[in-house]
Amino acid sequence: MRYLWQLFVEMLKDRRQRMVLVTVLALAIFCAMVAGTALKLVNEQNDILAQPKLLVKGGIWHLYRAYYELNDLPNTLEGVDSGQLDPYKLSIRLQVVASLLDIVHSLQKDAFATDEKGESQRTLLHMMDQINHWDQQASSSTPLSDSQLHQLTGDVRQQLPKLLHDINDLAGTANVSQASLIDSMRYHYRDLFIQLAWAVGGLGIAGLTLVIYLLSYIFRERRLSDSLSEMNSFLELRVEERAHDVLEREERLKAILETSPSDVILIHPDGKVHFVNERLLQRLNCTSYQTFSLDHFFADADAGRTFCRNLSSQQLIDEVEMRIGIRDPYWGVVSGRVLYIEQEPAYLIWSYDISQRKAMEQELVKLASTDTLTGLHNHHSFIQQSRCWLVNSTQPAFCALLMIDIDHFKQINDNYGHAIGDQAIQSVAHTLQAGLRKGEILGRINGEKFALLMPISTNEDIFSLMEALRQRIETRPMTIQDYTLYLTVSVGAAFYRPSMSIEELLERADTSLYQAKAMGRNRVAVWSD
Ligand SMILES: Nc1nc2c(ncn2[C@@H]2O[C@H](COP(=O)(O)OP(=O)(O)OP(=O)(O)O)[C@@H](O)[C@H]2O)c(=O)[nH]1
Repeated sequence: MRYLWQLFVEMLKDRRQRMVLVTVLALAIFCAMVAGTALKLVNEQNDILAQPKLLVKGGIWHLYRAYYELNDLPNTLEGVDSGQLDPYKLSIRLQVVASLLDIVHSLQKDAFATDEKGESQRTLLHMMDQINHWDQQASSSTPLSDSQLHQLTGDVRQQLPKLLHDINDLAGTANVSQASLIDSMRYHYRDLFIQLAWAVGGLGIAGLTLVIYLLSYIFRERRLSDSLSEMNSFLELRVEERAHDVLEREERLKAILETSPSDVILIHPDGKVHFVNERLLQRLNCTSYQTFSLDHFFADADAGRTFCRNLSSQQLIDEVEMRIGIRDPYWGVVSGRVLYIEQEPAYLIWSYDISQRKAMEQELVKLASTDTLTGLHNHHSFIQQSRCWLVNSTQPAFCALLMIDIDHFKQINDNYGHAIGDQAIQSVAHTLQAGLRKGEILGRINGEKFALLMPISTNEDIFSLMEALRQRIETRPMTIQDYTLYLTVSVGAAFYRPSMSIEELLERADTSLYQAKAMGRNRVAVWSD
């Protein structure tokens, strides 16, 4: 019952179902009304057919009454004959019969419907004439004589059996007519009832069809709704699983990114940050990725802007060495790709720290360019540095290259040993280095020979400068271990001339040095063109 009520309430919610329901209800009400009306009609007609009214209507009752009146007439005739009854009593009885027959006459269409020839009617009229004639005689205003009276009663007595026989016949005919009428009415009502039954049955079938349709529609809809909700829950489960998978993958990816040696940034060109790994945030002193910007990342803002511009135009940049971070910048290798997130471009930038590698590189460069004994530029580095100075100098014409060689150094080695000799070289290098002026480049070319690139101004005298250098060595005896060494140097120099190579300059200075050596050592010589 509760289920049916729920079904009913659900049906009311749907417009289409509501309309079908209303139609079914209207049909049911209409069927009930038609069936009710038909039953009422049948009942009424049954009542009518069962009532004696029909007998009255058909004249049968009047004919039988007339028959009984006529049948009782002999007693009245005897009373009149014997003088016990007034002829007036006979007249009344005859009038009763006449009035009954008159009624039958008025009903003749119904009473004698089966008498197509009209014989019954003629018989009835004849009887009525006869009886009216007798009545007129019996009720005559002038009293009848005894003979007239006896003639009248004798005439009535004589005709009476025929009258009774005729009335009986008429009653039979009326009965047949009535039965036939009732039969035809019954047939009519039966036909009507059958038609009504067909109509009600048709309506019932239509209603039933609608109910079946409605129920099948509801059940189909329910089935659909059930399978839809089943599908929905299946999809929800799938979505949940996928979401879980995505989350897991995201977490995994995040873990990989966090543990990867590379730092990763995913950022929109307008600055909206999608992702920055924790280590980079900590390294750049950012509290969260929301406060992060590329200005925190690139130590050199201009270099950062150039990087982004190139990334936008080229879509990818591979391994560019850049300084990273503002507060404590470090060297990193930075790469970038342009990705598209929701159809919007985003920069994927990753970098790794190469501070150690850079330091090692610098160390290697330093080692490769430094003379290990003295810490000065070695031959190669001196050449490079000097060439660079000559190229970049605004006034390259005003410089000279000096070659400085320790005199008789072989004797130091021979007399004090190679180790003391090394220290002597270090000591000379230190003295030369201590006297360096701004912009001068000093290197150890080989053995006990040094080279000095010396920028000079126009009012300076190269000889004086060379002499001062020579004297600095000569006047500073060196104490090495227990020995005091008195060293001297010979110095050769050459001036730089435009378009001259550094090798050429070195060669000229070297030639000058050999001149100084040849002149007796502990002296200076300058190349003259
Ligand atoms: N201790 C030491 N000796 C070196 C080094 N390089 C070269 N020598 C020595 O320096 C000496 C150079 O000798 P020479 O070329 O004859 O020149 P010198 O004895 O200085 O004579 P002059 O230059 O002509 O005055 C050699 O005995 C080399 O073995 C070095 O790095 N350490």
